Amino acid sequence: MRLVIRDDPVAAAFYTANYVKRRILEFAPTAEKPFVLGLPTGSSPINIYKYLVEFNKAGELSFEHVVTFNMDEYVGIPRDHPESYHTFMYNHLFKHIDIKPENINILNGNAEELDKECLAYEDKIKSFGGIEMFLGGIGPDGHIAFNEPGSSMKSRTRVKTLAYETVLANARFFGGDVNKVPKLALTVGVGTVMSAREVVIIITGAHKAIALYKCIEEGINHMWTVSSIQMHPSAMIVCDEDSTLELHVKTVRYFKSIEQVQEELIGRENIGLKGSISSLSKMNFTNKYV
Ligand SMILES: N[C@@H]1[C@@H](O)[C@H](O)[C@@H](COP(=O)(O)O)O[C@@H]1O
Repeated sequence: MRLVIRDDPVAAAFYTANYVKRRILEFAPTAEKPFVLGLPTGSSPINIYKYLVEFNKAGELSFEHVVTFNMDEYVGIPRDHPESYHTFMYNHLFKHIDIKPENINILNGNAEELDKECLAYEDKIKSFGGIEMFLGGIGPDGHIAFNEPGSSMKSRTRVKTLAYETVLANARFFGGDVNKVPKLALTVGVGTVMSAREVVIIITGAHKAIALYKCIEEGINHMWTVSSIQMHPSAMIVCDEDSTLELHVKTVRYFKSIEQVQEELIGRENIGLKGSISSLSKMNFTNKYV
């Protein structure tokens, strides 16, 4: 597993977006062989999506042959509810890029038979030959998608009851009223995420420092479902300095030194450190992240 540490959440998002772009370009997707990308919601990926939109608009990255599968969706709120994950994805990504509507997959939280909906989702993922890259975020309790503490590490797409902490955390999106937050969701399982050929997780902010520590310095534990990443053969966590607050200094130095060695060996461009100058200038960055 790689741990990439950047100064702040924006720099972490910039790195991640460039990494996703590079992987799609290298894959050279076609209609017959699309790039299958798993996607998250939440505040963490918003800047990643902003950069992906920029790359698309600048003609540097096309989504024409990208098929997406979103991680999760609330049960029982209308699809066009301002806080549904459908709405989130359209507003932050899909409506700005050249993705084909038929290539977008999001669980239907209003399906008549929720269990069937979940099974069909897994089948559809399989029909595309699995997910090439699953991009994810985590909750402060280390949950991935809506796989709350105690979820099976082998879980697949299913209906989940949300933990009270998650309901509380998400109340900010529902006018601060916990009663308005849905208590059920459909979510891909930990096993679904970990079956992807590559997993990339973004973790930022001091409020996620314990989760990051539990994830990489302690053992695999179903109470911190993101820790399952330790068993993945091709995984990367991109984080910011604040989220490393609970890590040993030794751990932070270790992962930074790995990146330094890699940089010396194969060059900055090849490890995704160099991004497009147009994105930098537009978003008002200094060149310290280039
Ligand atoms: N189901 C989503 C997760 O997929 C997301 O990772 C988490 C954290 O969101 P944020 O990035 O806003 O902290 O929120 C929800 O629980």
